[in-house]
Amino acid sequence: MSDPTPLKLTPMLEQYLSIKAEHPDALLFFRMGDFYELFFEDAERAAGELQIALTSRNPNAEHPVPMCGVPYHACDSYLTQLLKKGIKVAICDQVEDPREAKGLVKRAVTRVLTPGTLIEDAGLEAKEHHYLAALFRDTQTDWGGLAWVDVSTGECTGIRIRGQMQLWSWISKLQPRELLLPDHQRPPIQAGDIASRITPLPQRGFFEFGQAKERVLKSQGVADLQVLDLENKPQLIQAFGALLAYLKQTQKRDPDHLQSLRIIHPGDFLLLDEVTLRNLEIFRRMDGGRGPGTLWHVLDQTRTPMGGRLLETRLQYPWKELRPIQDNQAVVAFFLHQEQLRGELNRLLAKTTDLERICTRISMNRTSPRDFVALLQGIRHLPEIENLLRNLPQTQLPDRQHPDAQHAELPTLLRDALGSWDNLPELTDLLGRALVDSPPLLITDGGIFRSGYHAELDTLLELVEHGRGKLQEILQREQEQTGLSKLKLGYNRVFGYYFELSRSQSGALPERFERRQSLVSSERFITGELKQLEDRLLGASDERKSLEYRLFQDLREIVDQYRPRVMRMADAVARLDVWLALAEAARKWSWSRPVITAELDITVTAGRHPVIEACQGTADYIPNDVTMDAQRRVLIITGPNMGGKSTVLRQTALICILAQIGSFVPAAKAELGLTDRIFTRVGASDNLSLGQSTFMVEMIETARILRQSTRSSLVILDEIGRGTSTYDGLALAWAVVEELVRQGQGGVRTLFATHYHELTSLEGRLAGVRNYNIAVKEWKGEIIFLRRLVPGPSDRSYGIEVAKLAGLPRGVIARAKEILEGLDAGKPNKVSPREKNRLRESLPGMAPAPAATVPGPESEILDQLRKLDPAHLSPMQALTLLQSWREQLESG
Ligand SMILES: Nc1ncnc2c1ncn2[C@@H]1O[C@H](COP(=O)(O)OP(=O)(O)OP(=O)(O)O)[C@@H](O)[C@H]1O
Repeated sequence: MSDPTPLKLTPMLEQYLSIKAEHPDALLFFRMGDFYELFFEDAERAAGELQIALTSRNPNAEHPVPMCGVPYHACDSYLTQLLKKGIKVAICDQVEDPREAKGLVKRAVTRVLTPGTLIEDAGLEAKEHHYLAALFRDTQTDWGGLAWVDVSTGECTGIRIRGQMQLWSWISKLQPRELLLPDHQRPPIQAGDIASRITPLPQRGFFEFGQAKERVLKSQGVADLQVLDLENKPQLIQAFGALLAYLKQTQKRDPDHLQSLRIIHPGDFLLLDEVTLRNLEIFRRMDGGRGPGTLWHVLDQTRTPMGGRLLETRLQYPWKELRPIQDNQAVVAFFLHQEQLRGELNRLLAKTTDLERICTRISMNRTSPRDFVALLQGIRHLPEIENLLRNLPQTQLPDRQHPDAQHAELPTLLRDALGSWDNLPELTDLLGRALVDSPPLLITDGGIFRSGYHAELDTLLELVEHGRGKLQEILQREQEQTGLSKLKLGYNRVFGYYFELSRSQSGALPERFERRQSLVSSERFITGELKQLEDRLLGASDERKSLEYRLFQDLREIVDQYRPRVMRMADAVARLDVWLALAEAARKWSWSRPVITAELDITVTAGRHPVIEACQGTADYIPNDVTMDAQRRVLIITGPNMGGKSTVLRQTALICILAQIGSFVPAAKAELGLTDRIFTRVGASDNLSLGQSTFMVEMIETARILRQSTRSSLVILDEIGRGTSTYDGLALAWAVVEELVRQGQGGVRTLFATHYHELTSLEGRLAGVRNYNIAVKEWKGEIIFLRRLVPGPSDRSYGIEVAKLAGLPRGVIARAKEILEGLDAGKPNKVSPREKNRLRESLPGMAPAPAATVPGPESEILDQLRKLDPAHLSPMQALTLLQSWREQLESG
């Protein structure tokens, strides 16, 4: 068979293929006229992903080239769709004016869009950070550097951590949209679904120390690593250096909008690792969803995107020192008592736009005139906000009798914020003068600037916008001079402007009317004057467009110079928004101001779970007291299933977190010793996809807790040891409690919910261990949950009663009761009382069929009898079997 004729490429397709070869991992959007076109495999993939028509460039050819396209002015929504799916896109533009091109228009990739470098609002969640991260790990020393940047705001942060597990746990907490990794390093199994967001990059050109260091110093505008706290952190330099190189490669420009690199040390904050954030459902529910059911949903009363993102950061990194917590509490308390002021400020904040992201787009030259209008809208209210804060009428201040009387004057942080308040009057004035109220999206079509902003533009605008009037003037004059009132003015694309008159009258026109076209009943003419005006009008329109384009670029550069000032005000607005939001949450949910101490004790009076309370309603929520002190360091909490054990555990942890972001807390009163880390081991969370069994995950997490907790940590253990056999589980749980009591000079503060009632015997044996239970009442065979945490152990787990509530078939419930009674009554008699007890306690958590859980010869014999087929037994076999059963019964 002969080879098929090879595909003949046009010069344009050759150009396409050579550009595509440089971007094999991205879809190439190739600009042709008013469209971005895609070809070959890219076209097939894009058509499928975007659900657009797949056509071909040359349908009748032997080798049709698959093709699809999107209009360039509407490409943003398509790009966002692709990026959200994790697909990269290279934008290839025409880089010379097609009208001036000799032959094929020059084209080049002007930027590469990747999931981690998005800055357009359509692809971003307003109140979420959106990270591009880079990791470099030195396998010999086991030290790793992790750097991450939110390209949309310019925020960049880095951390140096030892240990593969710790590094990846941090990455899970960050949830970057894209992670840069040296191509010779493989992600470990715990990378989970982040593995699909990895962009491998060669060490050379990205991660090499020398170049990386140069890039870092240049981008941060310093000469020395010491200034950046980066000396002795080579891996972090390599990670950050790779990030900078990648940004330059994809954005085709230096990332000069980045802020100063902030290096964080894990010990500087109340550490909440990814497991704890997940278990406590801070940002996402256990099912992975956002929104209702999360602490974030209850807490977030912010009005601006910047405020929302700052609140997110606060929850990710609560403080660990008294000072910032107390200073922030003071402002929240101040606003809590200023109902009217809060309302007015919130009204203004709601009108404030996303100053950070707008500034980034302006700086990266990926902006539209509408961003400038939005910027103006964002800064326009600054003076009003300042006025409200500065001119508080004395009557609005809380009275001196009030517990928060110290707020009779502005709290320190608020005073500081006002001290550096900047209303940006010059920028407001400039933008106000420059832009029309609703400019177009594109910068190429004009219509952006107000008249009065630029003299030359005014002249052109006059011509363009008042040209119709001038035409009308000429027409009127000609009608008067010729006496032909039927003379009309028209326009078409071929002849431009013309006069028109019926054939019968056209003979009366003077000579200066030059005939251009004869129609059936009329004739069309032009005059020198009309032609001249037409030239000026059409020229003015083009000139106006290119002048506006130039003016826009100039304006962009001027506005960019204000960026540092705007960013400072974005930060001030964000902080104000968070204070107001926390005050709003405190008022809305009736929270109180906790007392934070440097001690270890925790005393919560009438504490509530903020999320469950919000879902169920305050009236239906039963508050509980929790005290942890030297005598009560480890609380063993037993009680019925569904009683509320997990709820008490979680609410205590949430109260500590809220307190350490400076918020009020859901309790009547709370005195809380600072916490350095909250560990949670909650329920059975399968990580099978990561190659770990339920029990393995449980033990890995428990091991981490035992190794890393300190006396200032708070440990939440919700039923550990349930993933294995009862006795192994109990033994492990017992040993874990012993270890927690031993650690941290007097024990680590621990709340341990369990169904292993044996653990309650630790009270009195181990110092600091105390029993609590969730009270329950039995009434006519039904169970009533009291939801009260009371001292002492509980008597049993009420698993069967709860199963009944859950709708387990009546037969199964009856059988379970029978088995339980059998166990209680000592039947079958092979089970020792000790084992019976254990078995009984473990029943709620065990799944095997009842018959299998009841040991003894009867059940075995019955089993054999059921399986037996008498038709296949000889009389002798039957007799032997009977004999053996009898012996079994006698010996059993
Ligand atoms: N204090 C409370 N006030 C009102 N409702 C509560 C309270 N505590 C718990 N609940 C309700 O009871 C449900 C079950 O609580 P929780 O999960 O804490 O029980 P549990 O004792 O941990 O159960 P299990 O042992 O089966 O895990 C909660 O989802 C909530 O709806």
